[in-house]
Amino acid sequence: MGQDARGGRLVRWTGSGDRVELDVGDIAQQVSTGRLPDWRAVDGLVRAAHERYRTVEDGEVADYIPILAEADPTAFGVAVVGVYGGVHEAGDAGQPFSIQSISKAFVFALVCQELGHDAVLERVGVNNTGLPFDSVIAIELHDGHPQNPMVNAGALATTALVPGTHEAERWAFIIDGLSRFAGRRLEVDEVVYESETATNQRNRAIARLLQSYGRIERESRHVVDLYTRQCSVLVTARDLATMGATLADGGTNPLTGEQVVSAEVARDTLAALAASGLYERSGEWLFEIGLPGKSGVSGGIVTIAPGKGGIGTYSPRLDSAGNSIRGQRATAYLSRSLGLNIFASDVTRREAPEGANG
Ligand SMILES: NC(=O)CC[C@H](N)C(=O)O
Repeated sequence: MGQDARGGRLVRWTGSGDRVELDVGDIAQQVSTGRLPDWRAVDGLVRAAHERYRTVEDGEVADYIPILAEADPTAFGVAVVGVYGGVHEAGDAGQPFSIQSISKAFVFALVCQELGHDAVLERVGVNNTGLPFDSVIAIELHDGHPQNPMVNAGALATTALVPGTHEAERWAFIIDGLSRFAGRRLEVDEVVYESETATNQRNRAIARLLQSYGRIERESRHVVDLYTRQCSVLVTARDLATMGATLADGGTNPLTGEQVVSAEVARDTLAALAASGLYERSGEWLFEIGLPGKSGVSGGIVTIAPGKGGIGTYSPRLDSAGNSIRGQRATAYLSRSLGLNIFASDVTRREAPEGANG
């Protein structure tokens, strides 16, 4: 995908090399009616978000999965992909890292697509636990019912619903689906997978607990293995922005044109993210940023501006809930400066970006 503005036309090339011409007047019309932010300004703002927060050194790199402790704490990438297909990036936006918990959002969407809204609501739930992502207490407090798909209990319950007659088929469902969201073939980092497999006793305990309550009908160790694999898939900040843009675009990947999930599933996934995407900090996140998002312990965050685009960030230093600190700040800056907050009126949308968190 490339793009170039010539005269009144914006020329784009799709991933398959097709040339597409858009009328700049049409884009300006869409911007003025609020359907798109002013994408011409996005390149500069993405660079500014990177520049502004790249020296922030608060937070710690996750180390409960041993290999994650080896991540470069200075790495920082920011990317935005618009629903019209523009790609804007700064810093280490092309650096691969394991997707970790961010996979939960997309596997949830893929499973919803298969099983439907009601079945998933019944089996997994969509309420915030108010507790850390790997909480066992949250399960006990609710009679063994997982509360939402964005923390480990609900994510394991979701992965247990992945269709297939054997493990290889179930894995193909996940990796093919995640790849369609990213618009390119994704792969597992086997070193991350081995490292987490050797140390994921807690997830095994959560899955067994769910199994004991009859909430997981399959053999729990197979479910944990599939879940650990999905968390070990390598992505970049650019991939996350594309995956987010696909949810923003009603389930259609703006770079490949493929309908990955239905518009209804994209909508429902965003609602679940708004409630729980940043674990017990989801309320603060929504208050500051006003957009559905999902974080992972390797330092990625995906954020979705419905109807507008996706934001992907990568920076491994985390707050105590497991959310990337620079990623949160850069995303807050972009949300403010692009006027993306879904709760904003036309008056508050014009707020100065300097008001961004930090
Ligand atoms: N919050 C996360 O990113 C957790 C993902 C990690 N694979 C785990 O299950 O512990």
